[in-house]
Formats: sequence, structure tokens, C-alpha cells
Amino acid sequence: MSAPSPQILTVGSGAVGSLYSWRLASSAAVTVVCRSSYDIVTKQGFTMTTQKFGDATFHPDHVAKSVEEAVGLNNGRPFDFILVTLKALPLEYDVSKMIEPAVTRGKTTIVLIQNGLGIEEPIVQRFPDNPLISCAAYVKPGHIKMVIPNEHLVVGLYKPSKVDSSQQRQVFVDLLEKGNVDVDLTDDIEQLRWQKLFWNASYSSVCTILQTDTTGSKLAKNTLVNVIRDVARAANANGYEFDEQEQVDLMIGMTEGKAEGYKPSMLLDYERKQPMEVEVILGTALRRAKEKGVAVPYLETAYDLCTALNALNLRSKM
Ligand SMILES: NC(=O)C1=CN([C@@H]2O[C@H](COP(=O)(O)OP(=O)(O)OC[C@H]3O[C@@H](n4cnc5c(N)ncnc54)[C@H](OP(=O)(O)O)[C@@H]3O)[C@@H](O)[C@H]2O)C=CC1
Ligand SMILES: CC(C)(CO)C(=O)C(=O)O
Repeated sequence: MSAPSPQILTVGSGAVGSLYSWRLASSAAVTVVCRSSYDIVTKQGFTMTTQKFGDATFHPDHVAKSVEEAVGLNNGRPFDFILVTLKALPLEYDVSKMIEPAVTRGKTTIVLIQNGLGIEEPIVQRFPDNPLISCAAYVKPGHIKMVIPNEHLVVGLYKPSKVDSSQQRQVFVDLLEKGNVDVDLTDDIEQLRWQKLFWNASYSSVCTILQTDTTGSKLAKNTLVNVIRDVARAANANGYEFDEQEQVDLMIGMTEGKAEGYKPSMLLDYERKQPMEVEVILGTALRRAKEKGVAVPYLETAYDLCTALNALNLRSKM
């Protein structure tokens, strides 16, 4: 008798959630929680258009309106993995509370595929005995259309977690690889999150403040460089050893080489009048710098302006 399929619940069925749910569904039973897309996904599934994986219609095993409903639809079977692919918006909602009804204590592995720093803390606080996997996605799907052809996912461990999640990570990686996802591993996801912030904190905020893409942001190169330097200083005060100049050269070189004319997701959120991930992209780094007594004036200004823009943008929607 073959082993039962791993049971996966995806919470947040946008670009990232639909993509990885689809890839995992080749060897797992996948339930997705859909909010505004519930009716269309129930009727038509997700229409996936990608260069790397081809085009398809993806029908999850179950579609639920809420986490509570997902638990009911799974007929008492506990979820092995909960994939959190919501935007990381700690001021809007508490992810740990949202997923709680579907978490079996000490068993369910919680997998975060989100941007930003500090997103693991509330999960570990509420579920100290559950395995935790934390991932950074390098992909640019539109809602259903993947723009960067070579997606890859870095699947990491979160060092402050008291639970050894390496075994669960291996199972998860095997499932991803069966779905042809390119996977890299890291045993210290925070290091990678800081590294990703060098780009996100600088380019995302400058492009959003200036309402321009990466090509336009070159006109504010000094600010880009100064924010990268500030984030590197904040990271180093928190135990890392990034070389400031090396990171500046890497971020600017990579963007000018591979990401001309690119709109960061923060700018896209702004344009769609959706909440921006300001806290996890700028706020946590700023707070951690301050806790260590490190001055990061450019990062602080970027945070302040993006916080204000976010508030004004959301207010104008009402
Ligand atoms: N898109 C990208 O290219 C990349 C994204 N990332 C990161 O991945 C994460 C996910 O991003 P992405 O997929 O783009 O985000 P999307 O905005 O495309 O998707 C988020 C989904 O979460 C749903 N959602 C929001 N609040 C709730 C709620 N309370 N209950 C149920 N569902 C809810 C939204 O539903 P609704 O449609 O109803 O609002 C939406 O379907 C983010 O942290 C992002 O920064 C990282 C790399 C690349
Ligand atoms: C790294 C990148 C560019 C997507 O992979 C991103 O995080 C963003 O657009 O905000």
C-alpha cells in the first residue's frame, strides 16, 4: 500500500501561493484558502501561464473560503504543511492567529513564503513546538503570469526556532522538486532575509517614492547606495559580516545587468492601492538597528516616507 499523500493547506492564493500550490499538487493533496478569488477558482481553477512550467489550469483538491472551512473540507485529516503566502502585513493581520485552526500542535509544519524580516517571530511565539520552514522566493509572477523565467525558491531554517525542522524541510524540498521547482537551501534564513533587504529596502522604497521603475531609480543612485549601506550596518550590528561596498556593487550591478525597467512589488502594491509591506521590508531592520544603537538615517527616512505614502494611498481608496 502506498503512503498517503502529504496534506497541504495554502493560505494566501495570489501569485506566489497559486504557483507553489500548483507545483506541490503533483505529489500532494492541496487545499487552498481563497478570499476574493473563491468563486472563480471554484468554478474554473487557477489559469497558470508560465514560461518555465508551461500553461495549465490548476484545480486544487479543495477550495475553501476560510481556514476554518478548510479544516472541515479535509475530513479530519490533519495538515502536514501549511503554506503561508499572504502578503506580510503584521499591522493588518496576525498570521499566526489566522492559521491557528489548521495547526496541529507539535505536528504541522508551517512554511512561510513571504518577503521581509522578522516574519517568523509571531509564528514561533504561538507555535513553539511546531516545525518551521522559512523561504524566500525569487520569482516575478504577475497574478498568474510568471515574468522572470528562472524562478527559484530558497528553503531555509530559522535558527531561533527550538524545533529541529531539517527532516520536514527535506520532505518539503522533495515535494517541490517533484514539481520541478529549483530549490536552494540555507540553514540561516535571517541571513538571506537581510541580504534580500539590501535590494528590497533600497530599490522598492526609492521606486515607490519616485513612482518609477528600476531604470528611473538610477536618478537617485546616492539614496539607493546609502540605504543599502544603512541596512548592511543594521545587519552587521545584529551579528552578520556583510561588506557594505560589496553589497552596494552587487545590488547595483545585478539590477543594471538583469532588472532594468522592473517595478518592485511594493510599487505594484502602491499602484493597486493595496497595503505595502513596509514594516517587514523597512520597519524591522530599522527597529533592530535602533535596538543596537546604530544610526541608519537613510533607512529611517525611507521607512517614514513609505509609511506615509501607504497611509495616504489607503486613505484615498476609502
Ligand atoms: N509576487 C511576486 O513576484 C513575489 C512575491 N513575494 C512575496 O510573496 C508573498 C506573497 O506575495 P504575492 O503572492 O505576490 O501576493 P498577492 O497579493 O498576489 O497574494 C496574496 C493573497 O493573499 C490573500 N489574502 C490577503 N488577506 C487575506 C485574508 N485575510 N484571508 C485570506 N486570504 C487573504 C489575497 O486575497 P485577495 O485577492 O482577496 O486580496 C491574495 O490572494 C509576499 O510576501 C511577497 O512580498 C516574493 C517574491 C516575488
Ligand atoms: C526579489 C523580487 C524582485 C522578486 O523576486 C522582489 O522581492 C520584489 O519585487 O519585491
